[in-house]
Amino acid sequence: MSNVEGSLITLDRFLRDLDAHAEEDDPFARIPWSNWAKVAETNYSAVPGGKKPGKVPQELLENSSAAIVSEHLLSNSAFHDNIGALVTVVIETAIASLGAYEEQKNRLGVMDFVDQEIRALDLLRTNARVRASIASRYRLLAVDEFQDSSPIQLAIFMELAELVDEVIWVGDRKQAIYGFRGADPELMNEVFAALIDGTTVLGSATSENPGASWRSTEAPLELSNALFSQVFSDQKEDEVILSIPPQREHLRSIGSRELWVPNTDKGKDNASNSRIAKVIAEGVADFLKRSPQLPDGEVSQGDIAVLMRTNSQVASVVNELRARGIRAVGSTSDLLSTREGQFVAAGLAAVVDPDDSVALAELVTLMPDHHSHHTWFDDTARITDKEERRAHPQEWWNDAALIALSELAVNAAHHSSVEVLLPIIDALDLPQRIKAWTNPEARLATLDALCQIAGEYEDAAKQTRLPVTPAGLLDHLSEAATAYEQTSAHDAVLVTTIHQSKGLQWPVVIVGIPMAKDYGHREVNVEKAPVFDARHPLANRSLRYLPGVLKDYSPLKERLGELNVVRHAGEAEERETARLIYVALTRAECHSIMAFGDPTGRRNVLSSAIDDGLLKWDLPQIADGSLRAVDQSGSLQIADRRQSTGNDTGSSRDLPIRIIAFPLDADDTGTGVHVPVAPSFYASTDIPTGRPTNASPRPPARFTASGVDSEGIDAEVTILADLGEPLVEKGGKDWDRIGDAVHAYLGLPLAVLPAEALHSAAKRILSRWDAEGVLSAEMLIEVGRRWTEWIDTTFPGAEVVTESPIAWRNDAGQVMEGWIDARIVLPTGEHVLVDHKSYPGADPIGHIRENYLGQLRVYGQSLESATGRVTAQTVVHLPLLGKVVAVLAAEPAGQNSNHM
Ligand SMILES: Nc1ncnc2c1ncn2[C@@H]1O[C@H](COP(=O)(O)OP(=O)(O)OP(=O)(O)O)[C@@H](O)[C@H]1O
Repeated sequence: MSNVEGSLITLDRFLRDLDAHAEEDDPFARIPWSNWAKVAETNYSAVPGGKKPGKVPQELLENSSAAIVSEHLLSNSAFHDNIGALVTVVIETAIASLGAYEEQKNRLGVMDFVDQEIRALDLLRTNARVRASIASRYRLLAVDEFQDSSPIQLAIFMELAELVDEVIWVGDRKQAIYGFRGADPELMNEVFAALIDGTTVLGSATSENPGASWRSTEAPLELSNALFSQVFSDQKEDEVILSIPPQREHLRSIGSRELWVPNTDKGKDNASNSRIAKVIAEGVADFLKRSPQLPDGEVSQGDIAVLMRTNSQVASVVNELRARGIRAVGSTSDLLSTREGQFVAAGLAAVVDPDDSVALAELVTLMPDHHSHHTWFDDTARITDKEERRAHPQEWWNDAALIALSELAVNAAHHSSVEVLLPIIDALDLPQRIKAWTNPEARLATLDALCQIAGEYEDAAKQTRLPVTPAGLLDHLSEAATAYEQTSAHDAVLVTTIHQSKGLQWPVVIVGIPMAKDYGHREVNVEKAPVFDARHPLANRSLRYLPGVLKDYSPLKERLGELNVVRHAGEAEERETARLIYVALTRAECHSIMAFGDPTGRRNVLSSAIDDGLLKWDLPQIADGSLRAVDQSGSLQIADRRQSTGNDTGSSRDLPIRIIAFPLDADDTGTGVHVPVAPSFYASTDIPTGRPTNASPRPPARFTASGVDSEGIDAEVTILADLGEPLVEKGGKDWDRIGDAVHAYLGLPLAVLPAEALHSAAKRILSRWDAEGVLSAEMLIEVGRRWTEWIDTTFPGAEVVTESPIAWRNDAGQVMEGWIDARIVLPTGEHVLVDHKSYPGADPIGHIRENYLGQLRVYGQSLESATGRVTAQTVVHLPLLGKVVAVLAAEPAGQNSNHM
């Protein structure tokens, strides 16, 4: 009776929900399609207080409402209209977004990775100079990981291949694992075949099969040979099977292969990912205890790599390992959520802006030695006057604990980012504080990582020519440090994804082979061209979008499954999974271990992709569920898929392997293996606190030439040449932009570009710098014409090198990095140093004397030290005034020259 009542409650609630969507003129119009799917499949989930309808009501429903709805649902015209509208809106949104993205890139003058590829391909196809330059410079093209090329990359390689004498393609089609990001393994298969058959424009190729593994010893090699000769049963056996070369014969017998499983499937499919992570962590602890051997001694934690399919599996393995006291790296972590990270971030924020009261409050809370540590909140809250309360945090700066930091705050802007981070760490006494906290080594590593990120920020800023500032660093840290991936640590197990393991190898490799999961059909599909044309890689391809609606409705699933495009995508995905596991299981040098989340490997991704019967084994005898069970001489049965059809199917080959079943509740029962953590060496070192900061401020570590003062430098500045009438009358707002446009144009190889290219470049530059209001393309072209003509007549036979990067360290140890606008290299090898200035005013000589002598001297000194030769002459080109000015130092600047 209670069952009937429960079913009624559930069904009643369902009906009431339907009614809630009803509208007067059309009661069904707003009912979600998923509700109809529920009716069609009698899939009513229990509501609070109710039950899932039982057998009797189910039968009744199946023959009534379910039968009616399921008959009409998929052919319902309103359903079709809805899906049609959805497809249209998605495609139109995609087109509009791509257009907006393109516009935004153009506005910013930036390109993304694909733009680089497309433009490179375009240059290779259309630009004779580019082709000639590559043809004259390179003889050999070598392409590694060829199987992972995208169609555009392939087209680029084909163009390059035509320009060189010899091409070597290195690839392994068993290792194509980038289908998801645009590589097309099937296509590459065809290209391989076409190259070997000689049916491409490139003539014919010879192929070589390495046949030997210089990586693995016998135990791992036999495992991958036996397994993958069956997985890739459609390829010739000699393309799959590798042997040990004679040179490695002495290493043959070192190593082992193992199979690790949980001894229970408790939690069923949903818990399989957590079971596999636990199995691996238990397995590693157990493995290390058994003192396994490598050619040069015993395995240590740092010799082990664990390869997982997804990032979240990586994270759970790292957690499980760490929970067992095993050092592990691999997953991303938030450095700023650690105590030392909070210290650094708050310290930096306070240095960047000493009025940042949030940062100050954070520091006070973090520092037990700050006099306001316990009272700051109450103190602040007690103040009633708003202004007074706002000013109050400034007093916190006066505490002894923050003195060193406050000194830093005064001249932080002078320092590069790493140079500001280290003193902050010191000023906060972090090395000393950390000693008293848990896990000091790991915390030191956090500080190192933060410095590393600061260094990366600096490099990136330099490449994009953006200024490096403490505020910029703070911004960067709050992004990069929150998802930091530690890739190396002393003697730690590396946990990473299989995709990342490509091309790498480790002495011990553990591969987590997860359970297959049904993600439904692939929604976005690329339909290939019927015939691939390497010169037009994207021709005749089309997109098919199949929205993921009613994903759980089986009749729809079945119907979609009948579509060729869905079937092909599913098969392609399975083949890629097999290749992914191949990559993983060929990374081991000596010890190769497969781990599964289910005791019998039920529904693992490899078997699911190939053949449900691919892998079988007998579980070792499990006497007590809380103990690990081992079968030293277990056997892995691998289905024989190479026998000719018609023979008895189902035969298999046996491969000896050690099989271990691990209990998973080890933590609760206390039988878990715990690797003891060594006492911290760092904690017992003696680091003084409150070290005095440098009393006398040092000069900034870096400087820019344009920031160097001209005062006190004497030079003779004279008009050297008049190139023509001034092109502008006076300057204006945002003149920097005008200067940038002129510089950009003069940076082009003006002497060799045809008139048409100069014209379009001039127009593009003006529009990019928004300089069309002041300059015209004709004016820029005139600037260029006058300049090249002057060089030609004044320095016949000279070569002009534009935008030379230059770096120089002065006597005070300060580093300058910058660009020299142009060097005119005379036939004698001497240099004329050129700086373009877009000064539009009436007193060029006075302006140069006042503003640029310092900068020109630095450029002169750095050029002399880079070339080892005296600079022949220093000139300032004033393109908008139509003048060239010579600058001659009144006193020697470099060691032996009186030029700038
Ligand atoms: N001729 C050789 N003599 C000695 N060692 C070699 C030789 N060739 C390769 N090795 C070593 O064998 C290992 C594997 O080589 P390598 O990584 O080049 O192989 P690969 O074909 O790229 O492998 P995969 O494609 O599976 O990643 C490396 O440690 C390498 O140093």
